[in-house]
Amino acid sequence: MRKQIETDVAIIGSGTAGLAAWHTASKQDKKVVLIEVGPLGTTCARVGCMPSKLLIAAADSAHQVRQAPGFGITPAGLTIDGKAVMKRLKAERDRFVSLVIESIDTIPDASRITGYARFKDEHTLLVDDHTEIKADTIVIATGSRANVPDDWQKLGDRLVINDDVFSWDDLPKSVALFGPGVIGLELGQALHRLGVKVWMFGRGGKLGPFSDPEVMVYARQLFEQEFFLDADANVQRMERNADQVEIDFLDGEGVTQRILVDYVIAATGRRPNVDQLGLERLNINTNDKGVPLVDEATLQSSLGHIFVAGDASNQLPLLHEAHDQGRIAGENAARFPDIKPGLMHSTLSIVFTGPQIAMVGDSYRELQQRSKQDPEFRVCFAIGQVSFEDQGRSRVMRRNQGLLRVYGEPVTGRFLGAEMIAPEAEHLAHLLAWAHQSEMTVAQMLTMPFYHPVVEEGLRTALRDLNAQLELGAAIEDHCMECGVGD
Ligand SMILES: Cc1cc2nc3c(=O)[nH]c(=O)nc-3n(C[C@H](O)[C@H](O)[C@H](O)COP(=O)(O)OP(=O)(O)OC[C@H]3O[C@@H](n4cnc5c(N)ncnc54)[C@H](O)[C@@H]3O)c2cc1C
Ligand SMILES: NC(=O)c1ccc[n+]([C@@H]2O[C@H](COP(=O)([O-])OP(=O)(O)OC[C@H]3O[C@@H](n4cnc5c(N)ncnc54)[C@H](O)[C@@H]3O)[C@@H](O)[C@H]2O)c1
Repeated sequence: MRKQIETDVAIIGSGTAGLAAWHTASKQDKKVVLIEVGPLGTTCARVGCMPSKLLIAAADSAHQVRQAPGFGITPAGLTIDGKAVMKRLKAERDRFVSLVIESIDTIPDASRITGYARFKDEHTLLVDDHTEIKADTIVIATGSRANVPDDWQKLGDRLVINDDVFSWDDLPKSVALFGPGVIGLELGQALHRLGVKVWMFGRGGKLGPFSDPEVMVYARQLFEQEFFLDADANVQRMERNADQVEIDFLDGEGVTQRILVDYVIAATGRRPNVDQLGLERLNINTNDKGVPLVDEATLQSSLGHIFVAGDASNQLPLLHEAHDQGRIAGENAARFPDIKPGLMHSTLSIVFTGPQIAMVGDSYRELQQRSKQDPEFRVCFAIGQVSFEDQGRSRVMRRNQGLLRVYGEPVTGRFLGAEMIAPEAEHLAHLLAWAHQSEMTVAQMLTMPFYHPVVEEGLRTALRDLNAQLELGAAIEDHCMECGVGD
């Protein structure tokens, strides 16, 4: 006999989006239940943002030591103790996870249901086979999972994804990493800097999150100098060989190369966890991949009482987006049918490679598409840029690699977006995102204070260039030496 529950709001998934939805909905004097199949602790803390940044922090440390001779400082030697690296990573990761679990434990037991939820009908959820929940409104916050080609399963335990990397007790000697996207670049470069031999293979030349071809090419050349990277690889064979994997691929000269690696890491993209929810039993509009379509401002699906938040919504699979979307979906599920749009932030995404990568506001691709489709949008957008190779503070720190391209709207002079690989990109990107959300013009941004000598002076150079391209300011002919040598 199944347990029967009636509730105002049911939330599927207690990750970042689901927890935000629960906290927001339950403040509205409604009965809310949260269903989680486990494990607890959120993707971000367990196998995502936090352990990846812990691995990168260790790799950065090794990188700094290798860079020291450039300053005239020669360390006695560099030893990387893989077991110690992984021990620290796991200890800190476990601490972050335990903080999340402590927070989940504040949710009353009666509101928490353990098991896998799927739709029986538009208002009824079955949790495993033990509970049936009737809910007025439902939030799907089921996250995403690694998308690995089926035929790679033949590699058995030599095939790993990010989750597995963070459970290693020691670093391997070699890996072949497929997918130089966001996860692949972060993990691959970190492993390389920690002394692991890395071969990175991509498809179609795509790299990271970039859509601006100039920034993408610049970045690709930088990474190619550091480790083996073929962003448009021709892999001919991949077979397990005892405890290793043998891979044949064509090199740049068209010659077959054979490598043996300890692991194959699949970083070939992620897919929303919506395919086993029983959505086919509902009359809900989905895209061609079966992901429910939602209004981006309210997160409401075509079935008004169902909302989708976080990675499950397949919009921007980022932590702050999952949190914001969870809050909006949770509030609207509790207020239904009196729903309202939530505050939408300007797009901001940061990749923690060295140099860092960042995307702000409208991407180059979006602007190009809009130029083609919208006659109201002035034919094209203007581009300003700066190379960090000669930028004052970046040279001081011997981190003078990078290219930043900023986009602006002709006539209005409004700042539209940026793509970059640059030193301190995480900070440059925040300044730009704040300016974008405030709908500032490039000229207004140039009236803001810039200290000296800082990396932000490079940003000022790009903005001055953009202002000139918008025909709203003078072209940059000389660097402004009387302002200091920061530009
Ligand atoms: C390696 C890696 C690094 C990342 N680094 C960053 C970063 O630096 N910065 C950043 O902004 N983002 C980063 N991200 C992305 C970020 O982690 C995600 O966008 C975010 O965690 C998504 O949160 P969520 O709530 O949508 O999903 P999740 O946290 O995955 O929560 C979904 C929950 O739903 C549960 N669930 C699923 N289906 C069911 C069901 N049918 N019934 C019951 N429960 C179910 C799952 O068990 C899970 O607990 C990274 C991701 C990865 C993989
Ligand atoms: N720092 C961060 O904020 C951060 C870090 C990690 C992940 N994330 C989030 O997670 C999302 C997913 O990241 P991801 O790296 O899994 O996806 P992605 O889409 O960024 O990268 C997947 C890559 O795999 C390549 N690929 C696909 N199939 C392939 C194959 N068979 N062989 C070789 N290459 C193949 C694709 O061309 C692409 O370059 C990101 O979009 C991001 O939102 C964010």
